[in-house]
Amino acid sequence: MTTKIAIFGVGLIGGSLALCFRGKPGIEVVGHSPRSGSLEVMLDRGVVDSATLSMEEAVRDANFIFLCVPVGNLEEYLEKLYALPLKPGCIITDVGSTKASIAAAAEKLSRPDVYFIGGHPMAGSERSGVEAASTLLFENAYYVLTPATGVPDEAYAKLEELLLYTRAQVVRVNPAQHDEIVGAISHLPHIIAVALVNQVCDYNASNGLYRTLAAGGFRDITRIASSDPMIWRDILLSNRDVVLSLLKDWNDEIGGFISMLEDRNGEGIVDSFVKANRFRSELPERRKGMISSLFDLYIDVPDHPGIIGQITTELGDQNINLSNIQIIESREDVPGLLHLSFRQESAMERAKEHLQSMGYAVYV
Ligand SMILES: NC(=O)c1ccc[n+]([C@@H]2O[C@H](COP(=O)([O-])OP(=O)(O)OC[C@H]3O[C@@H](n4cnc5c(N)ncnc54)[C@H](O)[C@@H]3O)[C@@H](O)[C@H]2O)c1
Ligand SMILES: O=C(O)C(=O)C[C@]1(C(=O)O)C=C[C@@H](O)C=C1
Repeated sequence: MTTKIAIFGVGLIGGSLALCFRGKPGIEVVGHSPRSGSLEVMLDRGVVDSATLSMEEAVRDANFIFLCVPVGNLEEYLEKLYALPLKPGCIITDVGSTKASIAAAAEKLSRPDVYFIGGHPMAGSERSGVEAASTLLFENAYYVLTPATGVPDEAYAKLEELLLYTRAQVVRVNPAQHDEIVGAISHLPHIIAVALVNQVCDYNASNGLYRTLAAGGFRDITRIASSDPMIWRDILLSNRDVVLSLLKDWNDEIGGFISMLEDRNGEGIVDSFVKANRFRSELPERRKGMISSLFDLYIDVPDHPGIIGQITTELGDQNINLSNIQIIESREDVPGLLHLSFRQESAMERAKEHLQSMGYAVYV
């Protein structure tokens, strides 16, 4: 018997889910888009078995429906779906970064023959579109499902079983609590990153040295400022009340630093860093979507042809598996920085020792 999965919005998240499910025993993945150009892209990229412009065709006999469109379009899609003939027992889920509004919409629409279970994989990227989709995106990440009244445990069990293909760990969190927590650990950080980049961008307008000198610290804290503007407009507007309250607390937090500097309160500054350091070191071990997906090394390398080949061959000879490689040319007229990523910490440690023994300057 075939398990049919329909995916609406085959972008970063929808495409990554499709890649996790496609080709698994008895599974058929259908992608939907209102634009014919997008159908070609998802088929060319090989993330779906078939693709269609028709919602009706996508959901016909579907066992699972994943809504992976921007948060601002979720409710409209849910309404359209509920008006279509659906397979009895069909499970509809979404991946939206906020959960309270879609949970409320689903409760209002409720239909006895189908089940809505809100979902949110706590993994992602500043990149978007199906081109950025990856089977590994959700590995070891948490995947939130929101409890809803009237949805039987068997429906949760079926969805959880399917989600095993993502290798994520499912947790159940109430929608309102989800939005408060994710507001603090995801939405607020995105705003802070964007505000910081824009502050520096304005300084840079009168002195280009700001951009030239921007180094590791600035890059580390601002990666997420490159996230998709429309996706984030929808998320922030959907979680507006929570985010407004968090921004007020953020003002207090920054106010604390202003006071400590005005008062030359060195002890207070040290205490703040010690507190932050302690909490950060207690975060879940390098989980995807939480802190870092990979174990990274940075190496100063001379800018000459063949250097990447030389290093990858060296690591290959040592049986060290590399997961990703990238040259960062952030500085003009000086050697580049080679960025190596590993899936295992032990591989990173072995690579570090070996490259150091060859005389390279290696940074973790
Ligand atoms: N980016 C992340 O890190 C992340 C992580 C977890 C959850 N999410 C959530 O996943 C959802 C998708 O985000 P994404 O990052 O995959 O974005 P994306 O831009 O990569 O994908 C969105 C997809 O929806 C399609 N789309 C856009 N507007 C549409 C519309 N009006 N009608 C139909 N299709 C439309 C796009 O063509 C694209 O295929 C959002 O709800 C987002 O909140 C994002
Ligand atoms: O890693 C990133 O780039 C992300 O922004 C992922 C991230 C997050 O803030 O942690 C972004 C939005 C999601 O809803 C979940 C995860």
